[in-house]
Amino acid sequence: MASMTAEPMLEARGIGKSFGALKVLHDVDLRVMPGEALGVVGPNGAGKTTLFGAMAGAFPISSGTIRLAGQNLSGSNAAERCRMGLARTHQVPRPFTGLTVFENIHVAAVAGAGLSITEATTRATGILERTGLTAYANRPAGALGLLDRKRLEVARALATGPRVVLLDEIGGGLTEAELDELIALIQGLQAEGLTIIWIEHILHALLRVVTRLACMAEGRILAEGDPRDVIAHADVQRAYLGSSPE
Ligand SMILES: Nc1ncnc2c1ncn2[C@@H]1O[C@H](COP(=O)(O)OP(=O)(O)OP(=O)(O)O)[C@@H](O)[C@H]1O
Repeated sequence: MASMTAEPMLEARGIGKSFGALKVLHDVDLRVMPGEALGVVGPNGAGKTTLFGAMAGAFPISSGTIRLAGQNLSGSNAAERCRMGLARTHQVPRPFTGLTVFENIHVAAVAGAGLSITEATTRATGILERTGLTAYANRPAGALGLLDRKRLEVARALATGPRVVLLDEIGGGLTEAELDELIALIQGLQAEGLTIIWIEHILHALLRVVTRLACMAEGRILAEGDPRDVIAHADVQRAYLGSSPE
C-alpha cells in the first residue's frame, strides 16, 4: 500500500499559475505525508486558495505536477480527483441551501464518491453523527448557523471518502467557543488518520492542529517546516506576521 511507504499523500511540484497577465503562483512545491496535518498561512492574495484550486483541479495549471499517493493527476478533472480521494472545503460554504443537511451529505456521497443510494444513506448517517449534525438532519442547509454550516462543509467533504482534505479558511467568523468545537472536530479527523492541509488566518487555531506549517507570499513559499521555526523566520515576520491582525 502506498501509505506504508514514505511517499507523500499529496505533492505539488513546480506549480505555476497565471490568470491572464497576472502570475499568481511561481514554482510552488508543497507536500503532505499520509496522516499529516499541514497548515498554510500568508497574507491576502498570496495565492493560497489558488494553490488549493490547482491541486483540486479547479482549473488547468500553467506548469508543474500534482501527485496523489504517487499518481500524477495531470489528466484528471476535479470530479475525478474527488473520486480518487481529494476533497476540499470552500472559504464560503457552498451547500445546496434548499436541500436538507442529510440530503446535502447524501448528494456528496453519491456524486462525489459514486456510492449507491443505499450505501450513501449509511455513510451520510454516520457522517451526521461524526460531525455533530444529527439533530439538524432534516433542516434545510440554508437555515443553519455559521458553525453548523462549517460542519456541513466538512461533512460534505467527508462524504466523498477522502484520503486528503483541503480546508480553506474554515475557522473565519466563529466565536472562540465555536472555534474550539470546530478544532475538536478537525483534531478528531486527523487522529483517525485523515491527511489535512489547512489554509487559515487564525494562527492560534491552526497551531492546535498542524504539525508543519508553510507560509506563502506573492505566489511563493517563503518558509516551510516546524511551525515555531516558520513563525520565527525573518521573511515570514516581515511578509505576514508584521501586518497580521493577530
Ligand atoms: N480566477 C481568477 N482570475 C483572476 N485573478 C485571480 C483569480 N483567482 C485568484 N486571482 C488572483 O490571484 C491572487 C491570489 O489569490 P488567492 O485567492 O489565491 O489568494 P489567497 O492567498 O487565498 O488570499 P486570501 O487569504 O485573501 O484568501 C490574487 O491577486 C487574486 O486576485
